[in-house]
Amino acid sequence: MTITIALPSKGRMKDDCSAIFERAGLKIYAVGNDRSYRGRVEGWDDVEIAFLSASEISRELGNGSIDFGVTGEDLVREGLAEADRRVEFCARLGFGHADVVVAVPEIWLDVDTMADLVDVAADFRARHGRRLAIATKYWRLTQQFFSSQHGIQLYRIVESLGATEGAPASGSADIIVDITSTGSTLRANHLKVLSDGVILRSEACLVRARKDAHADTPAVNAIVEAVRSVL
Ligand SMILES: Nc1ncnc2c1ncn2[C@@H]1O[C@H](COP(=O)(O)OP(=O)(O)OP(=O)(O)O)[C@@H](O)[C@H]1O
Ligand SMILES: O=P(O)(O)OC[C@H]1O[C@H](OP(=O)(O)OP(=O)(O)O)[C@H](O)[C@@H]1O
Repeated sequence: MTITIALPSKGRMKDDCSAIFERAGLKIYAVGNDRSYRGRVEGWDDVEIAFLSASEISRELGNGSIDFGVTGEDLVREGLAEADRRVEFCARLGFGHADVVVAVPEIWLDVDTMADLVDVAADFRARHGRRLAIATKYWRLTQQFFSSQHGIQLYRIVESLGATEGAPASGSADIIVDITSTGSTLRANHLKVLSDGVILRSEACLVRARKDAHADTPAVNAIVEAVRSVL
């Protein structure tokens, strides 16, 4: 079978990703011209490369139209229900680090932990006449963390399409769930991460879509071993 590997075509993960593949002996060249979204790997005739955005890669892993993808764990776990059943995280690549966190306004002096937030959420309707509003683009991870792990049911998710950290100040939400890497965006918006509010420590991963045919395809294992050998 032909194995398709999707790699980031742009953005913060692109360059680190090509460097790792090159070190692993998987030298990629574009098919057609430099702006082409297809590539091949020198010496690996049964492998083709698709260049997609990090979020598209998580979607294509879910629908099985690619065999491998390099993308952030956060995007895979947010994009796919039951991610571990549908994909395998084969290697953590050591770049693209970002934590998905719960952050609240710094002026909430009495709120430092998820247990404190459980109390806030329980009282919120009585005090404010509405449910606690959480701005996020990570609604699946938020629901799992709040409802399943912490038993918080009384909240409302406000879907954010960007600038999530601004939501508490603008009044569109009370708290946020978003990614942070250096922490400077949270600080600039006077938000603090709860001490046990890290939902996921994400980084770029080599991810395999689970397919029965992979068991009979030696190149699948060879790709994983080649990448692991340079980490
Ligand atoms: N400071 C950061 N800001 C945003 N994403 C980061 C950061 N650091 C690491 N990442 C990771 O990078 C990935 C997102 O990369 P990028 O923004 O390039 O992709 P994308 O969402 O496909 O791009 P676009 O939003 O332009 O379509 C996520 O897995 C995220 O966790
Ligand atoms: O902790 P920090 O280092 O401040 O990084 C975190 C911020 O970076 C990202 O936004 P970015 O402006 O990169 O744009 P994006 O949301 O389009 O990825 C992310 O959404 C956070 O807002």
